[in-house]
Amino acid sequence: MSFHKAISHVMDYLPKSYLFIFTSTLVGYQIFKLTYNLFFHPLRHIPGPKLAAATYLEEFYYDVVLYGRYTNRIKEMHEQYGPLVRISPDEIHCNDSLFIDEIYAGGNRKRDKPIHQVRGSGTVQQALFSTINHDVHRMRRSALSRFFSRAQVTQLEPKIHKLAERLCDKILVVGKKDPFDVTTAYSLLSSDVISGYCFGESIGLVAQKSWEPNFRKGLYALLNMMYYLRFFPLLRYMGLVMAPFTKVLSADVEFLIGTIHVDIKQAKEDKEAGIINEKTVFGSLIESTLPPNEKSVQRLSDEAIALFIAATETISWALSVITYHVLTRAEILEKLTAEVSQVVDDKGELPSWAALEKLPYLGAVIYEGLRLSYGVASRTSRVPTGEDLVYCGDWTPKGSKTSTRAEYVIPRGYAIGMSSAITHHDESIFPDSHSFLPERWLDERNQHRKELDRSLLSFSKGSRTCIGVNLAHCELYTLLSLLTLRVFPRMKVYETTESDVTYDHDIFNPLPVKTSKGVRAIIV
Ligand code: HEM
Repeated sequence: MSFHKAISHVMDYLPKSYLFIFTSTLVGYQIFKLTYNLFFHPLRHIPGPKLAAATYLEEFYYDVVLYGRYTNRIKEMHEQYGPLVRISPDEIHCNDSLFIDEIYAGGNRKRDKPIHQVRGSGTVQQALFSTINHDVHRMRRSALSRFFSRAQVTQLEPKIHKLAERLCDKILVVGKKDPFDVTTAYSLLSSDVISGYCFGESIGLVAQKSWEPNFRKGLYALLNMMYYLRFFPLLRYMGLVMAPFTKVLSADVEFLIGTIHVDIKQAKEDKEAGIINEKTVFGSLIESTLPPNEKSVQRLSDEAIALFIAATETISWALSVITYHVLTRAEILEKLTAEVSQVVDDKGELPSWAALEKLPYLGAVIYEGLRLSYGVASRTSRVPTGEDLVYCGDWTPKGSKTSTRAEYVIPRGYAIGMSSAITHHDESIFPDSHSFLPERWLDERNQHRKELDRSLLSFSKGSRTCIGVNLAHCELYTLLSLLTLRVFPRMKVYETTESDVTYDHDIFNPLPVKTSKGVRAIIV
């Protein structure tokens, strides 16, 4: 054989053998991983479907292919396998509310967030909400939390009240011309409140003539990427691949992110020019003792975008669910009106938020709205890093009459979580759970039933519980009272049915059926 022939023979042969070696290594590795996950993994004793224990394929199929439907599948798994199920190789899901305080613990009990979950937050990776490590989370949270204390929110109350009055005026005028989307209308208030507090001046969405522009499309454009980013985290860095996708979304996302970047840069420039905005969240964070890398424009922008996402759609969706039920059930509106009317003064002015919170029926309507709007509907998991958890509980398999004991040790370092869209339909705690029944929150003395609070996951629990719960309550109590007195008597739902407010699937936030056109109403 000539030298030339020998070389071309080797060249012909080499690539095939490389391909063979590469493919067989890959297949071998996958077989090794599957075997490990099923037979040697520290979570192998937790029940669940074998496919979910061995691979992420089941989660991928339900969340990416069917889009946001893994929560529904997890619910079925619990019926078959019990209160704890292994929903992916490294994650457990729980549907026993007696275990909430163990999973969502507070104090010194360390809880990381799982990386698989945090990858979904793509564009806001450095925000408090997306912080994986417990200690870094504590540092970021302590810098932010004082702004959202009850005392701070009480100082903000007059502004919230004024904006809520203006929004009612606007709904009464603009809503008379054409049917409108109530969630969009309510989101103008929550966007103005959070932007005003973060940067000193609200964006002025309530004051503009119509419902547009607003942040909702931008917000959903970001949320829509969540599952893709979870499974393909590199998409975050692949500008070219993402370009056609982001181009379609760019105007809406640009409005949200662009506005925030400008405001953060302004806050930093103000500091350099010696202007101190200590009364605003970001002015004050820039002045704080946080280390310099925590105050970069990128980190603070991530925080601001996350705050906008957290503080707008959650409140507007809760109020939309409430609005639908109040407008379609005359007896609820009647009771609510009677109770709120009693506390207005001679000039028709509302009392303070603190006084409104004492009204039992108003509170019951709000809590029922929070229950059926879920807050974050998808599971939000925690990773206990410093301790193993011990679970012990009873459950009754579907179709059986006898209960079974379930006992498991959950080794430290693995994710375990719950989903409000499942817990809020535990019939042993919330009977007839799919119905909107404010009375379930009241006892025989017409007082709030505190024991139900422990099963309400709308704001989550423990060290990573919602930081904005006071702000959310203040907005909900104030706006709902004003709507009841001023707007609801003239408002009718428009081509909206219960399916438009009923959970169907989720992208972090709960969503109704895909054909829904939203909760719409008109002023008559
Ligand atoms: C009805 C209104 C609201 C609901 C139902 C709600 C719900 C939640 C839930 C369930 C979480 C926990 C998420 C997780 O476990 O991963 C959370 C976290 C958070 N929420 Fe809210 N939220 C509301 C309003 C607000 C408001 C008004 C703000 C504004 C300050 C806010 C800011 C945050 C922040 C910063 C976090 C992250 C906290 C942390 O990781 O320490 N939320 N919220």
